[in-house]
Amino acid sequence: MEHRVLRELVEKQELVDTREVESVIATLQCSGQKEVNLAVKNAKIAFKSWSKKSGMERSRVLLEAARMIKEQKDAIATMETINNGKSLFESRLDVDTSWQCLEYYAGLAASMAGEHVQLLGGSFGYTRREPLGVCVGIGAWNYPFQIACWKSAPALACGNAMIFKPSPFTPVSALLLAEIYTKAGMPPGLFNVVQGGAATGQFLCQHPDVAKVSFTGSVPTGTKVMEMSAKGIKPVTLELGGKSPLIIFSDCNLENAVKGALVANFLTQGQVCCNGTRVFVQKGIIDAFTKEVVEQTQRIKIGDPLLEDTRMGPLINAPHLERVLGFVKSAKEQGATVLYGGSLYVPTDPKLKHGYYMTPCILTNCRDDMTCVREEIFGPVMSILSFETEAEVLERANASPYGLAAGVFTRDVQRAHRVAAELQVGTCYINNYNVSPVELPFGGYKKSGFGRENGRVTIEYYSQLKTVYVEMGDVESPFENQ
Ligand SMILES: NC(=O)C1=CN([C@@H]2O[C@H](COP(=O)(O)OP(=O)(O)OC[C@H]3O[C@@H](n4cnc5c(N)ncnc54)[C@H](O)[C@@H]3O)[C@@H](O)[C@H]2O)C=CC1
Ligand SMILES: C[N+](C)(C)CCCC(=O)O
Repeated sequence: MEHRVLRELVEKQELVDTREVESVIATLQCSGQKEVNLAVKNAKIAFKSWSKKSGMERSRVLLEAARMIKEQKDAIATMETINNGKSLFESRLDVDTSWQCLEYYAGLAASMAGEHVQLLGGSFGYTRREPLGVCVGIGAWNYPFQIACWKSAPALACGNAMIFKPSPFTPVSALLLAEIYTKAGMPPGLFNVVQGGAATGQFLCQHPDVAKVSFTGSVPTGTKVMEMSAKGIKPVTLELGGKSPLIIFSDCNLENAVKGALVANFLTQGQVCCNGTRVFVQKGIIDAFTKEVVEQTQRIKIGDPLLEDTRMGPLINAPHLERVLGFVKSAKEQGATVLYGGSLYVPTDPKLKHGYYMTPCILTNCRDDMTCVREEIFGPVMSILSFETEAEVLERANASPYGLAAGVFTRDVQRAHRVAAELQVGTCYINNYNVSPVELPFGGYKKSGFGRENGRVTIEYYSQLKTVYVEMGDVESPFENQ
């Protein structure tokens, strides 16, 4: 069972089943203008029949797809780990939030409805919530399967078609989703995967028959996607980067705060957009907190991500590893103390010795003006900062161009909600971090983007509202009997 999907892909997609470090796992062709045009053409045809189905009918297909994902959980998770490098343990969690997303939007598909408004003289109006048409999803490499599901499930539930482009660093797992959708009963071409990098992404954003673009990635690329979409007056959803604050007050449950700080920094080797990398700790507990954080970080098992007990695999590629290590170097140069980690890691297993591993890093003596505190590192690097008062920490936490997420650990209920209200972010976690139930909207403030994924509200980002006026009397014309 475990490698059935992998084997199928080996046959169909020239995927090479090998676990050797630095070996090629797949050779896929980039889609050019011709392939993008073809995908859009087929998506338009599929859209015609899919958009005419009732919400209940669409719901059944999504539920079947969710069931198949659940059934193939281990195979998909294995593939995701080979695709991305994150531990199998985490890939399984990602597969769970993926099928849950399909189930959630299957549940909402039949509830898409407008309203009826009574008007003067018996006339009335009503609104219809209609799909947009062919939507494009462009994904980042850190949560490849999950991103494909988080974008496609609401889009398809609303009656749209979707063309999805995964990151060229992680091209494989979105193909599994396409296969599952087709087997579950979606018309061919309704969910189409095109492969490639910037050029393919541009063809998609610029295509006149594309109605909407939902993008997950960096701020500079998000800016380009928005510019291209603006030329075609296309709505966009932008899920961009972050430099999120995690605020730990001295009245917190310290054990939970320490666990929360690790979850906020080290999932997927720290390559998570909403990570709470600026860890503000109130002066009274900073020594106890730091000691415990270092102890727990030292215990994180780094190595072969396909092993059951591994919790940290390699980073995505060599240039990115170098970039992350560069941030640690500049932090030291700017006066921060590397309390633990932050260096290249060579696993004992000889087959992994060229892997892109590093030890998770704890930086202390950080100042707000340091590069490691201002810029998104997108790696396992936690910066610990000390604070004294609530007002002070709120000002410092909000002094960032980003606004994706934040966390607050405290036992004071009023303070927790006061702080949550003041933070300029799209998601605020109280006494936890990086939990992402699909029922809750997720997205950014400020330069972290706009639009939301997950939650009921996302239906609005994948549909448009039509108003229908119905006259029950006669037309009163100002041009009559002049
Ligand atoms: N807010 C969120 O939900 C998330 C945000 N991110 C952010 O993404 C970044 C890391 O991901 P990367 O894949 O390196 O980002 P990236 O911006 O380099 O690439 C993202 C996607 O855009 C495509 N692309 C590149 N140039 C394009 C262009 N000119 N037109 C259209 N598409 C283009 C890429 O091929 C890829 O599929 C980080 O900054 C991170 O914070 C990552 C995951 C989640
Ligand atoms: C699942 N979660 C909350 C850890 C991360 C989701 C956003 C991302 O793709 O980085």
